[in-house]
Amino acid sequence: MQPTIAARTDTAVPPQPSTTAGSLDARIAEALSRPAAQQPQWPDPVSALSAVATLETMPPLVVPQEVDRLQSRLAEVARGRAFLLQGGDCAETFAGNTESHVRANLRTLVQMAVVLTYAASMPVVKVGRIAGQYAKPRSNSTDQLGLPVYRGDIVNGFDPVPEARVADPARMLQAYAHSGAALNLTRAYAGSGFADLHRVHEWNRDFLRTSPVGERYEALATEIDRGLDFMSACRVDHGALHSTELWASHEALLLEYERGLLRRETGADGTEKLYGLSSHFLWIGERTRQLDGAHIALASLLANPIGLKIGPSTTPEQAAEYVERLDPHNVPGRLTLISRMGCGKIRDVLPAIVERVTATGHQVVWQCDPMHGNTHEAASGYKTRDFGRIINEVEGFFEVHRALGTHPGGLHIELTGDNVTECVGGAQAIDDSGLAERYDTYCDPRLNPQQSMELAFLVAEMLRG
Ligand SMILES: O=C[C@H](O)[C@H](O)COP(=O)(O)O
Ligand SMILES: C=C(OP(=O)(O)O)C(=O)O
Ligand SMILES: [Mn+2]
Repeated sequence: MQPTIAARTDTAVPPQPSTTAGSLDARIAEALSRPAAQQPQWPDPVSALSAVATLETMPPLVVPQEVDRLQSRLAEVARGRAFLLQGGDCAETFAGNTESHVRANLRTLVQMAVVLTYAASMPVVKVGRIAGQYAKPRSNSTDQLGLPVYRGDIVNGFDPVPEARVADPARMLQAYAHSGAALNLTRAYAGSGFADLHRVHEWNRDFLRTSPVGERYEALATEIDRGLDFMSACRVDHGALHSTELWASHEALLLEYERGLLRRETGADGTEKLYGLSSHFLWIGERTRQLDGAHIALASLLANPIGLKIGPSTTPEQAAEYVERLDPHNVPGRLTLISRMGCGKIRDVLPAIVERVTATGHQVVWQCDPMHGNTHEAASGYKTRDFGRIINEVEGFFEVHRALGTHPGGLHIELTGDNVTECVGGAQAIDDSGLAERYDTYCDPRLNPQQSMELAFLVAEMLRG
């Protein structure tokens, strides 16, 4: 089923924000007038504006109160009292937005979270790359056939034919509808026993029974069994054992879409805040983090918690500047710095950045994305990632933070609950020749559920030192 919403046709050009100097409208207009990388060329810019106007009239996908609650949870992560687990597809797709796929991805996320909660003895804030992860930044603007590159379902089609690759603004409305459907299911699961602690632990037991590395983690699983038995014996039956909080996030890449879902809210103190209500948490990618570009400028105006990917070329001075711009009011957990350095570089590049940012006095969340700096092309031609290198980067992340006394606050993982063969290695020992079996991703290679759980147990060992 393809949810569709017709774009407005009554106005060719929607009303533009007024430009009173210093007003929020003026600041939004100024931010969006800056150079913006990785934006599509719409063949018909008027219909793109019309789609934005339609989005502006639609209900928001999330509400400010939810966003504020996530912000308070991330403040706890920044203070070292909680852990952030973020994960999901590299690229969500409209066709893949099915009950089974959404359910499998969320199931993997909550399974990992139970292991990490126990090992860290801390709440784990669970954030999906879900309900809006439809726009992709690309290395090249054309593919191997010379066609315009696929930029995610929100922009154009995956099929390697010229018609599919034309950027179509109506796709923004489809993305909105698909995101609403995924969020609806996510909220329903969060509150209705899907994430019941005993049930999730049983799923983890199933994983250990069938995994070649199950025995290694048996002791940890038995400790969790005992903890659960102890709570039952004490008749602990708190609602938190049966439900959970699940948050949504995506890369704030496509500026027209994000602009269409900006909303203002006046707080109890009378100040007006600007929210990006396309999702709870929005991040800026490695390819769009130009300090004077539109993405940074727009994110700096938002009340949402913001993530920023920082690759190996990031300097300590740049990092300090990002922190000043993206956390202007010095709010703990407002900014998550997501390092994605590659396993060969993290130990050299991250320490000076952490020291410089710490010296600014801002309390950020430090999160490790061990996926994007460890991508290579297999001999078979598939884009892949090696499980061992992914783990190596996470180990480097823990080593750096332990040495500096800062909190290794979280993980950012591309994963799926479907049984794909996209990353090599892990206990299943997927090799180059096995990649072809089920290589389903539309963009980057994801960990499958076995690899994701194996990573969670390995990180559990790291968390316990
Ligand atoms: O998700 C991340 C990027 O979009 C991706 O790594 C870029 O991939 P490409 O190099 O195939 O364009
Ligand atoms: C594009 C992504 O990452 P990065 O910006 O770090 O390359 C991503 O998270 O899919
Ligand atoms: Mn990716």
